[in-house]
Amino acid sequence: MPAPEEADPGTDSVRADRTVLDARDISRALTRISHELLERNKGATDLVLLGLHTRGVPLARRIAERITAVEGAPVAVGELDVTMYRDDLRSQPTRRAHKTALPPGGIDKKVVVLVDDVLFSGRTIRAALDALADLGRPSAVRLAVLVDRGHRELPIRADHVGKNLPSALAERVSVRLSEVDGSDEVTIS
Ligand SMILES: O=P(O)(O)OC[C@H]1O[C@H](OP(=O)(O)OP(=O)(O)O)[C@H](O)[C@@H]1O
Ligand SMILES: O=c1cc[nH]c(=O)[nH]1
Repeated sequence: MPAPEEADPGTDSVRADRTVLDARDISRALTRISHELLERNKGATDLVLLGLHTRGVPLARRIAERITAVEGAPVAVGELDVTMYRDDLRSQPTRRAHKTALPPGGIDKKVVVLVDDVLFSGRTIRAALDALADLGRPSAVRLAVLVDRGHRELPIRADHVGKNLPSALAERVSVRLSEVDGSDEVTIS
């Protein structure tokens, strides 16, 4: 009989997803990122948080709530759709487009923080940078992600990371958020 901690190859293929962050872990990671952003930016002035669809949008709003609570003043937050800027449009033409909504002050001369749930190949962020270039000229663009799972295909890195999660290429990291999925959890399968 194998010891409990030993992997049983017979059950590996049917093993359920493994939870890597629960709701409290996600909350703590977002709180830390919010403080990091404030420290790096020396406050929330000229800061614009842009969430990438789908789950980057609620994450950006959660970070904005935390920053507002600390600073006592609202921070600009919006949402960015990168669908038309993707480099896989030909191979995956059926992606659903979302809306882009910038805060009233726009992004010119602002420090824009792109917010997404997972950083993997970096291609979504590449598309986001192209989308931004059509919308204005920020003074700086930074990247905050809940999970960095590695396997970059482009020279892109995150400035603020909730959790670095080494993963096999064939694995899938799934972020679930209450606003979209009914509960908060990050799993790897
Ligand atoms: O670094 P990359 O290789 O681009 O992968 C990361 C992107 O993949 C996921 O989005 P997905 O395209 O699955 O769409 P969704 O957010 O609407 O689920 C995730 O939300 C990131 O945006
Ligand atoms: O594992 C992955 C890869 C890309 N995007 C995700 O959300 N998860």
